Amino acid sequence: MTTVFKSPAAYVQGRGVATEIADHTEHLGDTALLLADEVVLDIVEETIVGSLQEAGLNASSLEFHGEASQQEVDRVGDVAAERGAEIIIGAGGGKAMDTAKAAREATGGSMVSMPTIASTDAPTSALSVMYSEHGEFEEYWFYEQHPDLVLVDTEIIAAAPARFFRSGIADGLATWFEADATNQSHGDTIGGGKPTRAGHQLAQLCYTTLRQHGVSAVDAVETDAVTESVEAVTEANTLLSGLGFESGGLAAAHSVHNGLTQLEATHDATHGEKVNIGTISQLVLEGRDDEYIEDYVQFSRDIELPTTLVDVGLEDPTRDQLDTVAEAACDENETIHNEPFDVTPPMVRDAIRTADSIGRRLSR
Ligand SMILES: NC(=O)c1ccc[n+]([C@@H]2O[C@H](COP(=O)([O-])OP(=O)(O)OC[C@H]3O[C@@H](n4cnc5c(N)ncnc54)[C@H](O)[C@@H]3O)[C@@H](O)[C@H]2O)c1
Ligand SMILES: [Zn+2]
Repeated sequence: MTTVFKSPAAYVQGRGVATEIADHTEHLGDTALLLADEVVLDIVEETIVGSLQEAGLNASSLEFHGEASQQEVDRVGDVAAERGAEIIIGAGGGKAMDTAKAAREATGGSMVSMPTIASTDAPTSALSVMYSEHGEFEEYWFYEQHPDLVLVDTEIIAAAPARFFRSGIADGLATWFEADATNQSHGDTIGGGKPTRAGHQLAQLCYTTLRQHGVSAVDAVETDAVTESVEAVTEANTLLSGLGFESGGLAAAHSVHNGLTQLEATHDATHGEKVNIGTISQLVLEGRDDEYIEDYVQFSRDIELPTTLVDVGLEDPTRDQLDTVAEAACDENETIHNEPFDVTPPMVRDAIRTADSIGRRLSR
């Protein structure tokens, strides 16, 4: 049995570290391309391009169009090649970083993840989640290389809308349940092997960190404050969750998320918000006891994460719609088959319906 643990080469986090980018990228190349959407360029362009130019690098930026799609990857790859970029910096949310990773795969060179929201665990992984131009999940693209650097400025993270921070907590909480299911089933991890003890333990540390610091960290971010709890949760959402899912394994929660993306009504909910419905569904699917599930749902409510289908845009889903979600969640390539028992679409549909019902009862 081969176990595999993989990670980015460097992780740097702290208040104001964006200004130090050149110190951490000097060895990676001389020409850098910053990829970020309009909102994020407004926040980081001056600091990042300015700091790199000051350090003698040739740096420029390119506006990201918002979707991690084949078309966008081709466009960014072409521009990176034209400009001779040796370093591609993806800044913003998961989609910008996933696109930057895919473009680097095409052009070679180095890749830097610079999350400006702690909304997902995308910054650390060696994969991209790919979508159609219309935002439906299509497939995972896997790479040999990880990001060379993950740079997280907690001042920027805390100043961003708290909704993203909450969403990242949901993505991080799921990591533990999914890594533990994969560990029990001796399933394959995303990294391509069996789970290491490191992957499993980091996933657990992610969960305990979020349960211990999540509520006050959200309180802090609501007022744009950086506290030790914000540092702890940012690290959990980004590094611990990233290493935990990639080297610990994914299971039902993310498959339910992927299934939910099939319904357009869910597209306004964030990745993490849909994942939270996936986590509660996974707990139901696994037959956890009432007290355990209710404790999780209550914690979700404490930090204002979705616990019902209405919360992720599904007002009154039909049985057919939920069957579509469940069928997609049970696709043969889905990680739901890392659960330590056989999973079928009717089981998943009924777990989602029950998760919703529990959420509705506890919100009365
Ligand atoms: N590759 C992986 O390992 C992995 C892991 C988890 C999630 N994902 C993917 O990541 C994507 C979800 O990422 P997301 O939730 O970050 O959404 P996203 O990438 O769509 O970004 C959300 C929005 O946040 C805005 N934004 C970014 N920084 C901001 C700031 N500081 N202030 C204000 N607004 C800011 C952006 O303009 C963008 O509109 C999904 O495609 C998901 O599948 C990938
Ligand atoms: Zn995720």
